[in-house]
Amino acid sequence: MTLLDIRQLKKTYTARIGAQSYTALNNISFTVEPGEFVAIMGPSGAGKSTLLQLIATLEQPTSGQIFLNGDDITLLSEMSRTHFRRKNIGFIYQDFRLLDNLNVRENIYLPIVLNSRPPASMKKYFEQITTQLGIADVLNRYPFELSGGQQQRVAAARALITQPQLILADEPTGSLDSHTAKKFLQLLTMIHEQMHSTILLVTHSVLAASYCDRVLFINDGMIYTEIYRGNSPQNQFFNSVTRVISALENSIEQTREL
Ligand SMILES: Nc1ncnc2c1ncn2[C@@H]1O[C@H](COP(=O)(O)OP(=O)(O)OP(=O)(O)O)[C@@H](O)[C@H]1O
Repeated sequence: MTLLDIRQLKKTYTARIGAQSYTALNNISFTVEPGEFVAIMGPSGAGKSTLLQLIATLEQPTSGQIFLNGDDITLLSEMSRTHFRRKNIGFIYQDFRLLDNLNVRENIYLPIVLNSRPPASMKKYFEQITTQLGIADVLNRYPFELSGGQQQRVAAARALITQPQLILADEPTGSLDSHTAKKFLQLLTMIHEQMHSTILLVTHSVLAASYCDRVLFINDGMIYTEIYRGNSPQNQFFNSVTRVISALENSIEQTREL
């Protein structure tokens, strides 16, 4: 069964008095199968983060539907949305968003506590993911005592601890240096392969996109095109992604010249 089914999704931000309203997403439709690792790319302002926010139910669409496992999540009430998010979505942000007054262990267990479940119920899984993510030896430290790469791995563990149906990552390597970014992408790939997680990754990085099974390109709130990796090696897929980005940039240039 298809995990995520996005149908004719539109988001218009309503303007404050005197300003114009802005359509960030314009009738987007696509599906994601369970276990897929999908990158979402496109120029700044294309609507990528808006798309993740809508899927996470952090924003409500102007029109259209989002089905997760066959249920239309745009129909959820505000209270049900919070519950839905905690149960089904793991979100990884560019700026980590760890809580400074909680240590690493407490940060990772936080979604479990918010779900009113005893942390002990996830002890085994906690040990597995913190070991796999290489943060088992920093569990008693506070976020400010960690490097950027370590903080991002803690954020990944926090997103994974509830075993969500869907992991949404918005520019997770954006604040990491290239070496740490590469290591983090290898970790995401491992999570994807070993835990069969479904991941949607918004990124400006061709390297990050080249780790994925598919890249969905968005421009002006619409789908420009999508490409599948298939069996091609990563460097070949990297070149394919680069070619689509050049074509997209050219078409934007031509539109500007008209
Ligand atoms: N809360 C908001 N109110 C009004 N306009 C918004 C709001 N959030 C986003 N927008 C506008 O919607 C458009 C899409 O924004 P979005 O953040 O989704 O783009 P993006 O593709 O993620 O960009 P970037 O790559 O720069 O992060 C932009 O023009 C942005 O200014």
